[in-house]
Amino acid sequence: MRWSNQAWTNIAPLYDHIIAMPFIQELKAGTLPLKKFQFYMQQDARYLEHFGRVLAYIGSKSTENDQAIQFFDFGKNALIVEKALHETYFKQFKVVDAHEDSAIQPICHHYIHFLKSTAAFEPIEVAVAAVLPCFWIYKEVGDYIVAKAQPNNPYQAWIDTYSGEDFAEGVKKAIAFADKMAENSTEDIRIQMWQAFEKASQLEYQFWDAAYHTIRWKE
Ligand SMILES: Cc1ncc(CO)c(N)n1
Repeated sequence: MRWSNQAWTNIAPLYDHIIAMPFIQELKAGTLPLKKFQFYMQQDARYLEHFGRVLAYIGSKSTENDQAIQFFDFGKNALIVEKALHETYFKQFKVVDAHEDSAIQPICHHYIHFLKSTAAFEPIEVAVAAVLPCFWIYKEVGDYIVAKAQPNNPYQAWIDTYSGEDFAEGVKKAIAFADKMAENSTEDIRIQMWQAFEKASQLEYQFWDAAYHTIRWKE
């Protein structure tokens, strides 16, 4: 079995919980309260600027040039999506961009720093596994929502970002890199990769949950 098949099997129950969570169900129905989506947008913009740098860092640590180019590209795309959030969605959804409002809140903070410390201190295979749920879960959730979305969903344009062909292509490539690295690695590293993949998947869940409950630092 490929490393990625086992990785997805490990998180399948968690993925079912993600699909069932109110944030995803209400996003799909178009009934998600604007305030929750605004909080999510603010946090996701901050997430993406760090995520993009983590991807570029993985690129710089890649020994194969093809892999380096691909991860630089992933990093660049994350920052392009971040720019689109500001130029389009922040305006469309009236997201406040003042510094005190867009401060990085606890779950986003933890996710960013989990990725950064994994990239800095763990083997590169483990770092690649840690960033993989960011691609894969978004693709699956995007496809799920698009298949079931209600007409005139106010969030449709944003949903389309993650269900398109371009994003799907990137996800396939990211999975293929993880599989190739796992294959050329040891069982010990493969286990660490599964653990990192599972932790990042839990953080994807928590990220949406935090947006739904607008979880902020205590005053
Ligand atoms: C938290 C999070 N994970 C993954 C993605 C997709 O890259 C995103 N935009 N935000």
